[in-house]
Amino acid sequence: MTDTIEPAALERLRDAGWTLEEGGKAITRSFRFADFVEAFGWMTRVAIHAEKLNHHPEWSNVYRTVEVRLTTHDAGGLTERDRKLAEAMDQLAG
Ligand SMILES: C[C@H](O)[C@H](O)[C@H]1CNC2=NC(N)=NC(=O)C2=N1
Repeated sequence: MTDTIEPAALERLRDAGWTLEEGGKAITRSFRFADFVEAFGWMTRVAIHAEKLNHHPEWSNVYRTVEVRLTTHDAGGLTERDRKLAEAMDQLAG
């Protein structure tokens, strides 16, 4: 499959705080914000970007924390689409 994530890119994601899960099939990260409104505002901005990418997170929000899991369902593992969404999430979190 052509759009698997390069090892170097995966390393950059791990350096940024993402954790490789399930033998490399997914990456996860916990985002903590000042309060619920900031968390939800970030989720809204990410949702708009995810829709543009047609690539969507698996996530849950409790108060000021958002738990995120990224994987490409169509590929049964990680692809460049996960990298792009993860980088966008990090950038939007500031
Ligand atoms: C039909 C639609 O384009 C596909 O289901 C898209 C939607 N968003 C997606 N999101 C993720 N994370 N993985 C996918 O394989 C995926 N596929």
